Amino acid sequence: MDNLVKICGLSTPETLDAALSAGADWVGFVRFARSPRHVDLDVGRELSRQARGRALRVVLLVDAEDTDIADAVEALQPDLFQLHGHETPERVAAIRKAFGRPVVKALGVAEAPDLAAVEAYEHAADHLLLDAKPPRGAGALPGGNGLSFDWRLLVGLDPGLSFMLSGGLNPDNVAEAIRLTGSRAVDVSSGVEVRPGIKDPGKIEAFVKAARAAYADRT
Ligand SMILES: O=C(O)c1ccccc1NCC(=O)[C@H](O)[C@H](O)COP(=O)(O)O
Repeated sequence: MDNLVKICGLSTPETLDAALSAGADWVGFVRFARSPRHVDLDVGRELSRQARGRALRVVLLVDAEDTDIADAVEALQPDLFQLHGHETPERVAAIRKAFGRPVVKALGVAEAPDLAAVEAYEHAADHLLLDAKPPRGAGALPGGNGLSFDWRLLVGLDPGLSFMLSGGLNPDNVAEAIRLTGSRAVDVSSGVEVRPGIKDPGKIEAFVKAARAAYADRT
């Protein structure tokens, strides 16, 4: 992953088009029924077709059974999986092997000890997504909460696999996040929305531009 921008939680052709036109490298489709960004298999199939060849397609799953993964693969033909549940390293490795796609494992970060989990996934996942921990309590979503964590925790981090920075990023703070952490990949969902699940094409474009400018400044 190098100078990569991912727009996550896309659920309409119009906002997917905004992400693709802005030059997003990866686009994410959420398969989690409680999410305002959830796409059913028919909608996911169409969106995935629209993105094919223009960006890599990532399907987000949460502690999914093999049958659900197989359904998502058949309909969306994803290029990668992003796993947002309590998947162990063994489960991540098993999904990668069984479905023949690279896996991004999301890890929640609130304080330094949370980064100890990074090592456990070194040989199981292909990439990590370092995200804010979800809020506690019934009904909280495992991701897409628009919360950030203390980016200083990542300064000097050198995991054995590439990582993507996520959690509470938006067009106004992504440049500072890239500058501070040195991250080579960023991911956003809530920060380019007007309300949960409703993406804003203008914010998507502004986010991609701001991230690209920050990457360029660094080289
Ligand atoms: O977006 C959701 O609703 C969601 C539901 C279940 C699991 C993961 C989910 N989203 C993950 C993401 O979209 C992002 O990759 C990440 O959590 C950052 O989100 P945000 O802070 O909103 O930018």
